[in-house]
Amino acid sequence: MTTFRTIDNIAPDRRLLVRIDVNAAVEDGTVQDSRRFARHAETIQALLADDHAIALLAHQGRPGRDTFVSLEEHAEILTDHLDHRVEFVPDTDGNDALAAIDGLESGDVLLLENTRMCDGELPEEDPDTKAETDLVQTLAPEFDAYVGDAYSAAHRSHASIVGFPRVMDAYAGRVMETEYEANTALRDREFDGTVTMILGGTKAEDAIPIVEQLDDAVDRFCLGGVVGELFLRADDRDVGYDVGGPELFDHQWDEHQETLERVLEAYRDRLYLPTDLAFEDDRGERGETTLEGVSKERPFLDVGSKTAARYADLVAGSEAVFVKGALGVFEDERFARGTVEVLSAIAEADCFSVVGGGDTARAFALYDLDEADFTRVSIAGGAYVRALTGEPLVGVTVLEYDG
Ligand SMILES: Nc1ncnc2c1ncn2[C@@H]1O[C@H](COP(=O)(O)OP(=O)(O)OP(=O)(O)O)[C@@H](O)[C@H]1O
Ligand SMILES: O=C(O)[C@H](O)COP(=O)(O)O
Repeated sequence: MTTFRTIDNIAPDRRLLVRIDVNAAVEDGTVQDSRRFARHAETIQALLADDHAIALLAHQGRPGRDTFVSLEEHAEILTDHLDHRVEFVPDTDGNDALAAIDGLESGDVLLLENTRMCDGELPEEDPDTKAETDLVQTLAPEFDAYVGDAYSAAHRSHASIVGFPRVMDAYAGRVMETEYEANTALRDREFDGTVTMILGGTKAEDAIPIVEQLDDAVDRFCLGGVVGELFLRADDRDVGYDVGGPELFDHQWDEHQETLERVLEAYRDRLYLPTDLAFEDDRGERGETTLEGVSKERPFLDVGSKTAARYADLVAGSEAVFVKGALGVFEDERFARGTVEVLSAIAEADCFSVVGGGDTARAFALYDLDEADFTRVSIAGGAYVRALTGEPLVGVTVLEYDG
């Protein structure tokens, strides 16, 4: 059983370095608000009530992706949620950051620049190695304690997640505490009836292994999104458009081809693949095609209507449904049908239901879905599925306290 020291154990009026996860969607260059901001604002609010001086660390996107942007807009969104100024510092661990930190006073909140702009942050290495990075060595001496609140990034062994707890007092924030408890409890649930998992989104490394890992717990997997198309490719279908796009397919295919083919072969009778797909036609409207009409020459942006209806039926007959990732680019109304139809079917069904994924959770606000119709909606994606499989989260382990 994990024991954390939480922010309730910190004496008032300290200088705190707080790692949050406000990794967000970026549309037309604009950072989109999400439930992650609201949830972390609750942690910050609680820290402000204890007169702490706060510097926030967070990441956004990955180098090479168009979502890899500055955190300037994130500071504005957090300011709105908190109704308290969050000052953006366009530097993470250089002289400008140190000068801003030096001036921090009780009640101040700073947001330092994207941690993934620092050299030592990203490669996944063990916590002791990450503790040696310039980021950790430079910032740690400036603070009394570290607060780990980035539950949704706790599966990443990155410097800002695992390095600081090695060299300074570390505490779990409110998001870390509540998400950890709720998601870990899910693992121990047992169901008499059919358990269905909807697996979509863009992150193959998060989605593919869980088919094998949840072998005993899940009866059928309904696939969609980029993940579904990768499985279709493993089934010899000519899909997965990358030309000029954000490189979601070829790179992930090269990395995971063997696993995709093995999993498809071993679980074929329990994996439901899309039987039709949607695309943008010449008039800019939603077009659909069966698998006979697919080709790598065009992007497919949603599962087709027949697939959506079939998945909705499967959901309706389930005792429990777990969702990770969206079935299509739901942010565009033309390609929201798969995701929204399945989420609506879950809302209407009398089943135990959990929806995870930082991006996927946005569909609730966009399409007026009511969280109350679901058992739980997590702001975590990769960390949530790892909690389901029982795989330890390194960013949680480093906060554990035996005392
Ligand atoms: N066919 C597709 N092509 C491109 N993008 C897609 C497709 N289908 C779904 N998506 C995108 O997948 C995103 C959600 O997937 P992601 O893998 O980020 O999952 P998540 O579980 O919501 O998030 P996270 O793991 O980041 O918390 C959505 O923003 C959606 O636009
Ligand atoms: O959005 C997420 O799932 C987390 O912030 C982790 O981001 P990553 O998948 O880019 O490491």
